Amino acid sequence: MRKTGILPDREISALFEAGALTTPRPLDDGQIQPASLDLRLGETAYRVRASFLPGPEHKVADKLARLKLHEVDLTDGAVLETGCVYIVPLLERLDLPAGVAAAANPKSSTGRLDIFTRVMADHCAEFDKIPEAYAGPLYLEVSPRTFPIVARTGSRLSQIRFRRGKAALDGEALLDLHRTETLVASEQPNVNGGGIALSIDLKGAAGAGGLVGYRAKHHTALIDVDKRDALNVVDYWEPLFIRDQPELILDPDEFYILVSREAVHVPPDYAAEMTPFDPLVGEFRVHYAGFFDPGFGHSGAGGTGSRAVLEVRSHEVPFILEHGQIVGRLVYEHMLSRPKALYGADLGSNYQAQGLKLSKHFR
Ligand SMILES: Nc1ccn([C@H]2C[C@H](O)[C@@H](COP(=O)(O)OP(=O)(O)OP(=O)(O)O)O2)c(=O)n1
Repeated sequence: MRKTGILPDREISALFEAGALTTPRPLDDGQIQPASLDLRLGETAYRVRASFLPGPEHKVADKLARLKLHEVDLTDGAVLETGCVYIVPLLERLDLPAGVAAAANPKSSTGRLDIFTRVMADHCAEFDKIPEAYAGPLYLEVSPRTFPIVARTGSRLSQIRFRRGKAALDGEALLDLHRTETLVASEQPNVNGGGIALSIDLKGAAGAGGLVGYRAKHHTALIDVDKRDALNVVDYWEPLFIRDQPELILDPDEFYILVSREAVHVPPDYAAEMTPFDPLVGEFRVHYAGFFDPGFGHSGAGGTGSRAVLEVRSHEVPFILEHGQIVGRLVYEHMLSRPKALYGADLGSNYQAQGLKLSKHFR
């Protein structure tokens, strides 16, 4: 076993058994993923006036007591409205061993619904980063941006990864791995700053009738975050078709689901994370960075040809996005050891071998 890396499923179970991860009720089926743990909402959502960070001097609960406007009981499910900020204590609590830190991220399904989420810990000065040996509660900031949602105690909107030491591959190691494993199917891989570029597909897949993406509708009905295959696409999304030019004008502050031109591959001994591309190239960006599981796009796990789904927004000004334009980068990290299960069929995963794909809530 390596000395540094991302903790795989069996090490996450070991954290639970050792009391480094505690919950008031047993973990749910499938909550432990190959390289992450899904975090569950607790019993109350606190509507707050504005987002905040506790900072080194404070616990989240202290600031919450001052800033909360209203309490929403989540035990039987409740509506969380667009444009509002809620803070929800999570069921999972940490008492991490020395040398183990953690990072959180919205689940892919959460990002695809444009639900903004970030994890907070006591005394933290940054969102989504949990320092080494942290002992204390976790909270989720939730702000639905486009669709009003129904969520409840136990809903899983975000996930956490545990890391021992430095796990990321540098530029050289990344290129070496790409040469042997083809991480991103592109004739000219663009590796820069330890990340490998992902670009937009605006030509559409063969047989897709020119469909290249979706733009979210406004003033829609609710979305229950726990119901799969429940909704009609056209009630929530406007399909986008390309005719002559493979380009798309992004309207400021509209939310788009697009797909990467490149197929993506995460070999079993690695995990990846998408980071937004440098905003200096324009005021548009992938809005929700995401975790990519070990085995995603891996042929041995039924994933050949899997694309990355890209949630894109333009800010300030309309922006013309062209086919092949870079929008994000994948950073790869070592797993501490190979996970017991890989992303794919065994886990009932939703997005293996996907092309342009909305969240699992749509039929
Ligand atoms: N912007 C992103 C982020 C992730 N993914 C892919 C890679 C991940 O391995 C996969 C699943 O991601 P999550 O575990 O975050 O998603 P869910 O938990 O919502 O889905 P599943 O139930 O399939 O695990 O989606 C993607 O295509 N585009």
